[in-house]
Amino acid sequence: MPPSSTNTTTHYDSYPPVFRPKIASIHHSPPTSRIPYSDSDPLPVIDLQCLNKNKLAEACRDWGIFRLVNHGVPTKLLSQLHEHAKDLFSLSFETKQRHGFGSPMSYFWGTPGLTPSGLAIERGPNIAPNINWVEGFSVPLTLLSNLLAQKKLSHQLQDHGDDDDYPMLDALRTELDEYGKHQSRLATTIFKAIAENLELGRELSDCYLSTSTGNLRVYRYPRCSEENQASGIDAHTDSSVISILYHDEVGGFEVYKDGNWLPVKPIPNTLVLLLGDMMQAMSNDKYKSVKHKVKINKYEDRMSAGYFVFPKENGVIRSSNYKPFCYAEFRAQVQHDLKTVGYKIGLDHFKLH
Ligand SMILES: O=C(O)CCC(=O)C(=O)O
Ligand SMILES: [Fe+2]
Repeated sequence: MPPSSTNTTTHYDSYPPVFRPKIASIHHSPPTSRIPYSDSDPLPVIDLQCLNKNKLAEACRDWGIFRLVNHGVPTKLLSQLHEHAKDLFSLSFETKQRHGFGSPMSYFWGTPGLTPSGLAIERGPNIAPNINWVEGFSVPLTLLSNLLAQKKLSHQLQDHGDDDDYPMLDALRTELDEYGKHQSRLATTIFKAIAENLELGRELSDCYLSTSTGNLRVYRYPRCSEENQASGIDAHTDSSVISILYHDEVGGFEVYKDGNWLPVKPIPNTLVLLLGDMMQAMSNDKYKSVKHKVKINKYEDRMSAGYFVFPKENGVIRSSNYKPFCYAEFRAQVQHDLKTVGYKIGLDHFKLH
């Protein structure tokens, strides 16, 4: 539903100023504003209740992306998370920026390129600014769990600590923690099956996926009247081992497959799993780190959540196509590239031939 005219101003107050439309260009949603997707779902489907390892190997080799069904994340948790995140995004931009949602959650906008502490990576003086039409918050899951444990303890000790300015934050934090635990379970289960398919062995598997690195990002892509002149998130591959995405019903996510951009239709109660650069390296290019992007919508804000999990910081990844490297080096290189050339070069830096 489009916001009413009084709400419109309030709603747009929640956007970073660059994203606020001029009143003349505000578009109200016509009945058929949704992207027309074909009925059939092109993505391979992996059923977590009866995990077929051959099908999984095929999906990893041919696609690097698949849809997860029967994943066991409660529908109610997904809808609560969605609603509370939406409430948080609807606070004024100034509030979001000032408050930052309180440690360990950090607010960002205009770029998905962040430092480990959740700040936007600054570009060098010769790099043209490239604003992505997105805002979000980033949540390191281990820090969040520790914070909730501490809060519980101080509550038991009758020390209520600092009261949060926003009561909805408490509910959201608990949901994010629960959602994060489900994501960690899903990534561990899928990774175990992949590691068996790749015959990685116990020691390498332990080093190649470290759930303590798990990070959540919740995104809002504000509607934009010039939908073809801005990008939600530009084409990229993820640096992770595994990424797991939750998509709302608006649509706009696309994946690069056999020379074409393929729109991925949002299907309720399913999740989308992507393989990242670290998986490509540890599988010695057998599996793909898949390129993807997000388009924005003229009439509706889009929301999504991504879970990203990495290898142990200093665990060495060895394969015959790449020189040995650890994730900490890879991340530093990506940050350096964003600053100096303006985009991520990624695995090519580490490729041997
Ligand atoms: O919002 C989405 O669906 C995708 C986000 C994404 O690609 C990313 O965070 O790396
Ligand atoms: Fe991504």
